[in-house]
Amino acid sequence: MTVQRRGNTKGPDANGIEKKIKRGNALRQASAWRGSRGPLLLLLGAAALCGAAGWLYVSSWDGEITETLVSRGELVTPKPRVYTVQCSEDYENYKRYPGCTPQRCGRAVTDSVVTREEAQALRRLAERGLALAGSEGGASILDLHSGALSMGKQFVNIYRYFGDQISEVFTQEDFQLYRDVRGRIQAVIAETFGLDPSLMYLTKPTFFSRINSTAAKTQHDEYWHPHIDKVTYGSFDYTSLLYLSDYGSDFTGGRFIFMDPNGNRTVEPRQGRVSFFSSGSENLHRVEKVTWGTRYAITVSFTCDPAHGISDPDLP
Ligand SMILES: O=C(O)CCC(=O)C(=O)O
Ligand SMILES: [Fe+2]
Repeated sequence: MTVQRRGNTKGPDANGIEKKIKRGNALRQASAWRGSRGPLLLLLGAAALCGAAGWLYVSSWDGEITETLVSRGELVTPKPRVYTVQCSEDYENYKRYPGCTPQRCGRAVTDSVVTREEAQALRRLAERGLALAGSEGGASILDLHSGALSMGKQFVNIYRYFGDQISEVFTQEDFQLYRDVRGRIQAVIAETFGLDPSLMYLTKPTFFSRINSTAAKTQHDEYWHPHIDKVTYGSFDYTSLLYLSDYGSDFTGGRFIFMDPNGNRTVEPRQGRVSFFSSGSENLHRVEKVTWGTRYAITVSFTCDPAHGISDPDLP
């Protein structure tokens, strides 16, 4: 995973402001016995207000949140909300697949592809699967394709580790729902970016994630680093995220952040919300640290290269 840490540009320091306020108080006391202090007080008040407003403005540039693309409370329906960005040159280093390779790049969010009930059923599936084990740190994954499940500081293969018992945890209906949802996400990505959906292939890793505020124990728990999916995962051309819980009520922190050169743009998770984007460096991103509660999501990824395609998961 590429880690690109951002410098923190601090606004004028609080000590400076405190000193100004103290100086203001001293001046006010000194003028108390001289009378006619009204205009001076007004001037000082206005200066303090301007200082505070300036500090707030500058501190909003410090690499933290600058714009919310979609908040938890709004409902993006029936059409996805689309933000176009210029494609990076990343795709030029790979074979081109007409009808699939990104020519239009960007990001989009929709709340009308997966219902909240479907997202709730998928969340239950994730809860059942992850209850079998889970990471000691704050981030656990369950990959139904490879069978990878976080356990302590490492991973096990659920299909090997739990054998036939796995059919007591997941049903055929669970896998059917997963396939349906995957198909609908593929269709909306194709429609939004003008692709032929039959030329897009599911690729790995495609996984459920469960994140809480427990301190990281290994690098696998460090989900918050800025990264580019195409660099991190190689085969990705389009990434989608299906959120299974709500920002603000199921968890705090945990917003998705696009890190653009001119500021950050966030998507607030909402149960059933699908966010998708082209996977190159035009969409550098990170997940804010979860500060309370539990955040569930699924990362569903697509490639244009049939050699990197995988089939839908199924019970063994
Ligand atoms: O869960 C999310 O919102 C983003 C996860 C992510 O960036 C990834 O899986 O590559
Ligand atoms: Fe990512």
